Amino acid sequence: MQWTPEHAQWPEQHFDITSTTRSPAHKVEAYRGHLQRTYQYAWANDDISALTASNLLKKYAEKYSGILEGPAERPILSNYSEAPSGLVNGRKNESEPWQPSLNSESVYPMNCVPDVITASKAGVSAALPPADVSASIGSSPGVASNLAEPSYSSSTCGSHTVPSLHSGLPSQEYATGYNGSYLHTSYSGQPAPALPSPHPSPLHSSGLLQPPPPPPPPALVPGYNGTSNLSSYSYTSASYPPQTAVGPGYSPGGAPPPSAYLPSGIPAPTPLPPTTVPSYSYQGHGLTPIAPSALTNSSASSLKRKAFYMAGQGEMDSSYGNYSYGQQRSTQSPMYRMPDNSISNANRGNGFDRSAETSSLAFKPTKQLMSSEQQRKFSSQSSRALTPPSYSTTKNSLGSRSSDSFGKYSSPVMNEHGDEHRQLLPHPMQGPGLRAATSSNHSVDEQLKNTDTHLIDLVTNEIINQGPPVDWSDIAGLDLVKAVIKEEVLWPVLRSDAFNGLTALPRSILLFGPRGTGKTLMGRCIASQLGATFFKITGSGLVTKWLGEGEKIVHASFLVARCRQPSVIFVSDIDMLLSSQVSEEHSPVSRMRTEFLMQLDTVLTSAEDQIVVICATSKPEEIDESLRRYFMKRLLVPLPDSTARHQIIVQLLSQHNYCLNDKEVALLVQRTEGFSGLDVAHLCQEAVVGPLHAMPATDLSAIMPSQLRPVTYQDFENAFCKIQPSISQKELDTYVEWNKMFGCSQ
Ligand SMILES: Nc1ncnc2c1ncn2[C@@H]1O[C@H](COP(=O)(O)OP(=O)(O)OP(=O)(O)O)[C@@H](O)[C@H]1O
Repeated sequence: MQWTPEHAQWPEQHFDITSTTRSPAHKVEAYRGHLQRTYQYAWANDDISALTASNLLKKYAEKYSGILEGPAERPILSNYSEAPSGLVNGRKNESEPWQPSLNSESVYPMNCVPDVITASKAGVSAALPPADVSASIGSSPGVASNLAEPSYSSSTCGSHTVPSLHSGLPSQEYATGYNGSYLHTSYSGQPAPALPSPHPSPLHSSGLLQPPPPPPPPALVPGYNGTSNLSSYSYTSASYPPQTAVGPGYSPGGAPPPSAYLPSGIPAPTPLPPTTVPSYSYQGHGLTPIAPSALTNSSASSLKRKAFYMAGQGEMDSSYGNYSYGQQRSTQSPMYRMPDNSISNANRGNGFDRSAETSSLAFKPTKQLMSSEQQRKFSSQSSRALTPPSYSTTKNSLGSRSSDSFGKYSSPVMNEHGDEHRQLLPHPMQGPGLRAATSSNHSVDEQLKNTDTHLIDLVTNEIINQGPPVDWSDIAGLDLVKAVIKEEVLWPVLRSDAFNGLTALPRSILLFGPRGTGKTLMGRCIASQLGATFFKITGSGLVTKWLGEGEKIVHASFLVARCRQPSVIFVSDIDMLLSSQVSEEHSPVSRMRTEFLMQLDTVLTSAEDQIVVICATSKPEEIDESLRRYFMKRLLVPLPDSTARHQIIVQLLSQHNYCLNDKEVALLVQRTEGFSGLDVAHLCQEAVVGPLHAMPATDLSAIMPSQLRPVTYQDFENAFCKIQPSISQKELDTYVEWNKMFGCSQ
């Protein structure tokens, strides 16, 4: 339909021109002048006169009485797209009850409807993606087609108001010649005399009405400048309930609704903010409908953040956020578990809850049991010649890699007899706790193939630590630590069936204590008991020897560990990585730390991985306090007590020819008070070479061991002159204090 000068009369006839009120939008003089010049009705109030409304109602009531009086249903807006009947719904008065559904039989036969629907579909399809049929809500392609102006194609009109508000399609009209910085996308940048109200009545939508009263000029919303951002906001309408309550003529800036089809005097419905912002992909279940507001980039992202936290992620420990992992955190993260109320009492660390004395209580029976058991074992073995575990690293056969060497990384879980290391183990991991390799093995293999072979070689040769298995009896003393580890680390892994329901199986342990007290020995023993591959990473090595590629080495180590499950990854001097003094964000150490924590988090949250991470430190106080909670068990490995020192001395001397009576041995035990296990070992080492001092240097290479005199107490006396305890009382006090605050054993 062409716009003719007669149309200029139309507003005067139909609008309540006696009104003196003007919408705020009309206060923009320039724009008003433009409208006045163009359409001559911009001064009119938004309301139509009561007479006009009454006439309109009467007219269409008569004409479409079949709809108004029949058992017509009000279509649910979300069903708008389901059937053409939805488009031909009659508009009823607010006070009239809506019928539950539209019955096609009762509809007054309207021959024009198919045409209108066809036109509607054409209009919609031209402007909207076919899939997003719901976006047709509120659009009025039919009207548009009827009111086609030279400057407005029907499709443009049909897509004009709605897509920007409902479907998220950018308002293409704004692309040219429109400065939409202050207008909501639901408004055209052009005067809209021929445009439908943003929410025309269904009759409008169906095209059954004559050209509707022109809506007011675009509401100018001072200060509103989020137009473009809104259109780029990627909401998914499916995440929200269909918009059913957008007030007619909703104006985001608060402009009065153009109650185009309400008689004057009937208050226009209060405009409600739209319940949807189109194409936002966030899962907004239960979220309050978001009214379109000025969305700058920052506000858009803050909205996303808000949704993120509302979805529960916000409960995440704030310190966690310091590490941008770039991966989704699950609720299994230690960040959630370590606040300890989700952990069984037995697992509870008193680092967070002083009531954890119960945890130590829980171990007492076992402790006593284990103590006597270990004592018996150790005593029975002390009579035989015991070689201290050899810690020399055996080069792995995978040291030289060929193109097919990846195959050798097949999980021991799958290939128990193919791994030499496992054949040496006294208790190869078996039973229900040992799950079959899963599909994740394939992805690990894939990752392995994509990893630098040099790194794999390095891990194989320098990180994987193979040696003779270590038994519990090889470790003197430390009964409480052993008991805790057995009960809370080994048993859950070996017999996971018995621990079902315990979500927080401790697979990350921090062993802290003086140097040389057997922390590494403990790690090796755990690996032996699990029949696991033992990886030993030294924190000091990472930050010195491998500083440049430490991050990659950490990554590769965990990767290989996943491939060679079950695995025990032992990281000594962990304080070097987790120190609170590592502040530079992009320093190599910081990157290593991030990588390590990321890998650790993955291990802790994986239900499939058979990996235990054991970290050790002699400076626990240097670990960043926000990272302590990564360790589900923080166990003090103390200096050996007298019993343990006795065991160590006897065990070491048993490999040599010595002549010491019980009294002298007891004296040695007494004099080594304050010695670490390593100090004791050094003392014994120094003493056993005493007989060599009496030999002429020329004979040293030729003399047979049996020709040497036995080691005497005097040799120890001489050794005491050289070997002193390496730990000061002050340091010991520090461990005790730290253990009281954060340790899991007393
Ligand atoms: N409890 C112990 N039983 C038997 N030997 C021990 C014990 N503690 C220490 N040793 C001896 O000390 C040596 C060093 O032990 P280990 O490397 O496990 O100590 P560590 O606590 O890991 O030291 P660091 O903190 O320096 O890494 C062992 O090889 C062993 O000979």
